[in-house]
Amino acid sequence: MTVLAANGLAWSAGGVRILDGVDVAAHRGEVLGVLGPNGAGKTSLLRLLAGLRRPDRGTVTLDGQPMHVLPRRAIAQRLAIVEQAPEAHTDLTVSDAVALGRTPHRRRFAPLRAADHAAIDRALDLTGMSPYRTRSWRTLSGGEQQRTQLARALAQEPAVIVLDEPTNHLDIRYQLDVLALLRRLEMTVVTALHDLNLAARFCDRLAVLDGGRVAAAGDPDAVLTRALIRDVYGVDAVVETSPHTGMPAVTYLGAPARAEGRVRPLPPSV
Ligand SMILES: Nc1ncnc2c1ncn2[C@@H]1O[C@H](COP(=O)(O)OP(=O)(O)OP(=O)(O)O)[C@@H](O)[C@H]1O
Repeated sequence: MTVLAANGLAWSAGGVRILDGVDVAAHRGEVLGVLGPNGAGKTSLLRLLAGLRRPDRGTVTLDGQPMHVLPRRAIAQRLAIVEQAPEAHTDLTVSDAVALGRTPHRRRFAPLRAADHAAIDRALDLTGMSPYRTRSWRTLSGGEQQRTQLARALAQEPAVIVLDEPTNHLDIRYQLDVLALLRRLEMTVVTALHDLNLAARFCDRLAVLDGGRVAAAGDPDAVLTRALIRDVYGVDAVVETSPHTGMPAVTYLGAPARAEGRVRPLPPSV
């Protein structure tokens, strides 16, 4: 069942058409990866999907209801967004920053209740941020700030979570942890990702944007092809099934007319 959908979205900024005729749908409980090169329109699409912007044309629906008729608070009770540039919670502790996630569920100025504390504790625990709860936000590393932002969104207890490159500041261990966590959650997840291998491994379905349009959408096996990677990213790559994970694994061979990485001569047995 479709939870969050974009239908025929068009959006322009500065007189330039950024998104054009975009259809995407996230089904209940799945992880939908949004891929595409720099400037393809991923962030713009996610902000429209989260109701932070109104499209020029087309509609976004949340549980079948047009987003633009829903009050902000009603949206925030059901949908959380983790944006790429973390908001600066300069004077807050980690715990206070995560508590902001409870705002849509509380009356103004009401003290935190047991259910709020339980949601905050759970979110800190899931993101590995419990040991940092009394730390000041401004003393955190980029990765710790990113995990705190995720904890804030989880404390919101939404049905849908929209994330803009949630792993870009994380070391590989936390990248794997966060993506595994997103899979485990009983939530619908829409996430922009740059790493094609991680996207193939952790997403149920992918939508690839190119120049503000959907270039391909569907199962990772069907979407991540050599032709797609060449056409959309301008990179030659081979896509194989990993013998370790059974998922598509991408090896980049090179980008024409750009500096090439090192390629180690393969031993004769390979
Ligand atoms: N407010 C704006 N005014 C003018 N141009 C904008 C605005 N917002 C986005 N753009 C342009 O729209 C295009 C898509 O931007 P967007 O941030 O959605 O891409 P993206 O796929 O998220 O890119 P990246 O991978 O680099 O984060 C870019 O060319 C960007 O410069």
